[in-house]
Formats: sequence, structure tokens, C-alpha cells
Amino acid sequence: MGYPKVTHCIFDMDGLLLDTEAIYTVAQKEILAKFGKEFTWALKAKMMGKKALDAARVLVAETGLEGVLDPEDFIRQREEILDRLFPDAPMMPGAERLIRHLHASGVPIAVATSSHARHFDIKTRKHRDVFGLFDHIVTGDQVTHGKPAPDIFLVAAGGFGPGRGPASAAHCLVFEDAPVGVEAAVAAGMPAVFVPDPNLDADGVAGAAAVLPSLEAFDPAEWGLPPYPGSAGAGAVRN
Ligand SMILES: O=P(O)(O)OC[C@@H](O)CO
Ligand SMILES: [Mg+2]
Repeated sequence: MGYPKVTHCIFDMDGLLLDTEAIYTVAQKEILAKFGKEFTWALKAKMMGKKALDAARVLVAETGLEGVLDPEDFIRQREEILDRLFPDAPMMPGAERLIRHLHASGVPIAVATSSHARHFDIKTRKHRDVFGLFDHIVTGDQVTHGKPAPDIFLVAAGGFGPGRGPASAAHCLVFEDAPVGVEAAVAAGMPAVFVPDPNLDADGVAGAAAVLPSLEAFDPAEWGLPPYPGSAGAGAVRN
């Protein structure tokens, strides 16, 4: 299989555990419409998974709005819309089952999200019980260099505490929905399960150990993790 046995799991949050990416799309469409610009999936693919300011800079540059829309002003406008919509974000299919299973099986699990801690709090307000099962949460404001830099995954892997850490980065399985997130995992030396939105053109995304249509299709047993009770698993497409 090319990877050592997986012992630890690190989860992205937006678009992977929580259905928040559609909310970012609504907000970004609304703001760009004021400038007569369209928000496309090609642009979204370059922004998603990045820290807010990094993503805002991409949006301004790619839409030719330099000098017209300041990235920080874009973020301010976006905050008003996001704050209204985030509290109702549902979990993605298969996420809660997988988290509960790994936790119940004693597998160390962490979240590594580019989201700021303030956003994390709003988004997870209705899902406190599930997010309370993680060993720890790393938010974007805790690292200087956001995804695609490997930093956030390395910090997450280092946070399991004495005696509970992985033998090496290669024992940590990362779950991601964003191309830059897969890039960051690869740079960290970690195998990545890529779960892209069906609208995302995933063809150019290199390095994922597996590509799945949903977390519901993830079979822990295929990765050496404790199997779901009574389940043979759905079978990953491994590269
Ligand atoms: O790293 P995640 O959890 O996807 O957060 C990114 C999000 O802030 C925008 O796409
Ligand atoms: Mg994401």
C-alpha cells in the first residue's frame, strides 16, 4: 500500500466535517455580484482551505479587483453574511459516524482547520458533543503559514501529547476536501484521503492516497484502523 499502518487521524473541517463551503460560496457570490463579477468553481478551488486573508487575496487578484476591493474590506463584508449563516451549518454525511467510531475505538483524532477560532466556535455551536470527542483542535490563527504549507498538520500531529503521538507523520491519515489541503498533507509527509465536492475539478490534484465521494465511503479497516462493527466497509479507490 506504500504507507505504514495508520494510527492517528487528522480532519479538515470546512467542507469535510461541516457543510460550510456552500455558505462561503453564497457570501462570495453576493459580494462579487456588487462588482459585476462572477464567482466560479475554478476560483473557489484556489481559495478553499486557505486562511481568510490568503483566500481574500486570491479572490481579489483573480477577479482583477486590485485597487477596487481591498482584501480586508472583502473579509469584513463577508463576515456579516457568514456570521448569520454559520450557526446552522450541518455535518457532512458520514462525518459523525466516523468520528464517534474512531473515538470509541481509542484512535487519537484531531481537527486542523484554516478557520479562525472565532469562526470555529460559531460553526460548531450545534455540534459541541461531536467536536468534544477530538483530542485537540488546531485553528488557522495558531499557525503563521496556512495551507498549502504543512505547518497546521505538523502542529496537529505534535499535539497528541506525551506517549500518545504518532511514530512519524506517515502514520497520520489526513482527511481533506480542498486541493490546497491535500497539498499541505503531502508536504507534511502524511497520506491524504481527498473527499472533493462533486463540482470541484479534482483532476489536477496530485498526491492523494485515496479519493472518495463522501466520508460514508471510508472504510477504516482498509487503513489498518479498527473496523466499523459488523461492516465490511465501502471500499476506497486508492491511487
Ligand atoms: O481548513 P478548512 O477547515 O477547510 O477551512 C477553510 C475555510 O476557512 C475556508 O475554505
Ligand atoms: Mg476544507
